[in-house]
Order: sequence, then structure tokens, then C-alpha cells
Amino acid sequence: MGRVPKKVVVDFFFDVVSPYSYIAFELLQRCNVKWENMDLKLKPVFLGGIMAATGNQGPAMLPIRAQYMNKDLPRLAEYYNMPFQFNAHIQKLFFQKGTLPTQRVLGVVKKDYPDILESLSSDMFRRVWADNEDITCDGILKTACQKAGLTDTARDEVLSASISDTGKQELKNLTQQALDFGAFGVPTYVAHLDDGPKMIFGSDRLFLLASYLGHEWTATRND
Ligand SMILES: N[C@@H](CCC(=O)N[C@@H](CS)C(=O)NCC(=O)O)C(=O)O
Repeated sequence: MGRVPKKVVVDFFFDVVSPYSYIAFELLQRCNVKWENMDLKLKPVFLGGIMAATGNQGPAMLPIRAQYMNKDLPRLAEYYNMPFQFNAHIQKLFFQKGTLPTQRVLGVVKKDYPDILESLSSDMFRRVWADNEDITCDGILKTACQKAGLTDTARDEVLSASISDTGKQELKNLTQQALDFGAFGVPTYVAHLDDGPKMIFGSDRLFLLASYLGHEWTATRND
């Protein structure tokens, strides 16, 4: 029998509000199929909490950087061959209602229904950054939980848990974990290597994660 490669735990801290997290998430899903030694742990966080705790600001707050992002994101999506469009409800998403309810639901799903966390996260990312949906609308989380395969009872339990103190605390704990590793934004990855955890920031730093796991950063463009 061949030697079973040792798995490296990789935490992926993300918030669906973040377009760069969307790009990283899509790329990591491609990598996850090929990198047998990666044990990917999805960790939803609240980006607003990370920003408040570190005194950081989203890149779109600087007008000239927002202008650059308007070009950078479609270019990246085209390069990586992934669906992308700017969300028409961005004001609501960034500055008014935000993604707290979504991230809390993902936090509860991570704890209680981890098997559907990936598909639900993927669905919510796509709704925001590919399908131009307003995910702050009533009913979207309910529909998404159903689509991800929860029964009506499980879906209702998840939605009520997400607004309970325990559900709120769950997301706070995940966000604190990211902060404890030194996160100041998303996407953030932590590779738990033998010589200690390595925190990496940015969809443009996945080549480093690849090298820590012993892979070439090549085949992700058109997969
Ligand atoms: N260069 C990074 C940029 C990532 C980025 O700007 N992330 C935003 C959220 S969408 C953030 O948290 N930024 C914090 C910062 O840049 O300090 C990438 O390509 O992924």
C-alpha cells in the first residue's frame, strides 16, 4: 500500500461581502480537488468585526483604490475564468444591512451541519458576486438553506439559532480566531505547518499556500 500523505489543516477565513474572498474561495475549491494533502476548514467571519478590532478599513473606502478594484476584479475573474459581476446592491451590502445575518447563518451551519457549509458558502458567494442578487432581502437565507439540502425543520432551527446569543457568539469566536492569527482583512488563510501556523492574506498569495503544501501554482487558471 502506498504512503498516505500527511494532511495539512488550512483555515480559510472569509466573509461573502468580500469579492477577493469570492475569488479565493473559487480557486481554493479547484485546489481542494487536486491537493490531497490539504484539509480545508472553512471559517466564516464578520469582516466588519475584523476591521473594527484592527482599525483597518475596506479597500473601497479609498476612492482611487475603489476605482482600481472596478478594473482589477473583472480582470481577475476573466483571467481565472469564473463568473463575476458587480453587485448593484453594494451600498446596502457594504454600508447598510451588511452580511452579519448571512455570516451568522454560516457560523451555525459550520457547527451544526458542517457537511453543507461548502455548498451554502458557494451559493451565497455566487448570489453576491456572480448573480447580482440582494442577499440582504428577507427570505434569501431561507431559500439558500433549503437549496443546500436542509430539511424545513433543520432550516428553521438554523435560522433561529443564527439570531440567538449562541449563534451570535459562534461568529464572534470564529472572527476572534482570525484576529488571534493576526488577520486584518479577508481572505485570510492559516496553514498549520509542523513549524507553526503561517497566516497569509489575499487571493493573490495563494501561490505561497501552494508552496507550503508542496504544490506548483499552475493549473488553476482554466480549471
Ligand atoms: N490583494 C488582495 C486584496 C484583498 C482585499 O482587498 N481584501 C479586502 C476585503 S475585499 C480587505 O479585507 N482588505 C484589507 C486590507 O487590504 O487591508 C487580494 O488580491 O486578494
